Amino acid sequence: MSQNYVEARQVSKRFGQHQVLNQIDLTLPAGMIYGLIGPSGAGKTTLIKNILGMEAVDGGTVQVMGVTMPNRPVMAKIGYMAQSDALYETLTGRENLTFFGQLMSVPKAKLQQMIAYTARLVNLTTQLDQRVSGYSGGMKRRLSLAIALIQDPPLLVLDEPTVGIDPELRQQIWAELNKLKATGKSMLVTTHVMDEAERCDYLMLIRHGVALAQGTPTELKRRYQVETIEQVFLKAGRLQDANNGNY
Ligand SMILES: Nc1ncnc2c1ncn2[C@@H]1O[C@H](COP(=O)(O)OP(=O)(O)OP(=O)(O)O)[C@@H](O)[C@H]1O
Repeated sequence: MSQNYVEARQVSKRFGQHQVLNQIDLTLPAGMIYGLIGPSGAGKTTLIKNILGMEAVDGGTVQVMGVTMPNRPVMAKIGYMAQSDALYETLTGRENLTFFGQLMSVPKAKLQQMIAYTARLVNLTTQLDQRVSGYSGGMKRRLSLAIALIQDPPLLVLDEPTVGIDPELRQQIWAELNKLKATGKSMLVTTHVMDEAERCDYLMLIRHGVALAQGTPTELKRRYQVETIEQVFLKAGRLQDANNGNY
């Protein structure tokens, strides 16, 4: 597919007097892990919601797979993992996966296969028949990730996917995200964790609703002449403050 999965142009959003996003450009081609990094309140979730069509933009345009959002058929091609888990607590993990799989019209035979695959991926196979109300926070996060993957979507939008997940499983999940990428899928991932930022193919550093810098992790470190993405962020943030007169 030559078409980009996501093309956001000059996206702006305000809530009342608060300008939450300011002329953001984002292009996500096939086969890429795109990281959105920035502090709490920077506007990452709002940008994701604008891309998914869950919130209307005030300025600019968003297209997903060449279609202006919101669009139901395109929504079905996106695996979305929100920041807060939306799970049925009284159902088991398997019942949740079955429910969301059916909602996404996954064929019956494939659904069993996808439940087994996604549960294995997030290391929940042995707890799959327990009620979600008894799951820990990390287990709920992992089940949400499995649900995002249940319809085998070409595009995944993952808002803080590894919060509450221990380092070993986090490594496994990143390894799997890379495998999914190798099959041509793309991922838009938000994170606060700087070592996760280093694992992305391309990054947008976002602060006060402005894209501070965009590029591959290597390009960004070279451009700012620093060793880590965290240092890129600090340096770019200081430049933003200086330009805004906030010394
Ligand atoms: N529906 C809303 N109404 C009013 N203000 C909102 C709304 N949604 C978000 N905001 C504000 O917009 C700003 C950006 O929020 P957003 O959730 O996009 O940030 P974020 O970068 O995702 O932060 P975090 O990492 O904590 O999730 C915040 O100041 C938030 O309070």
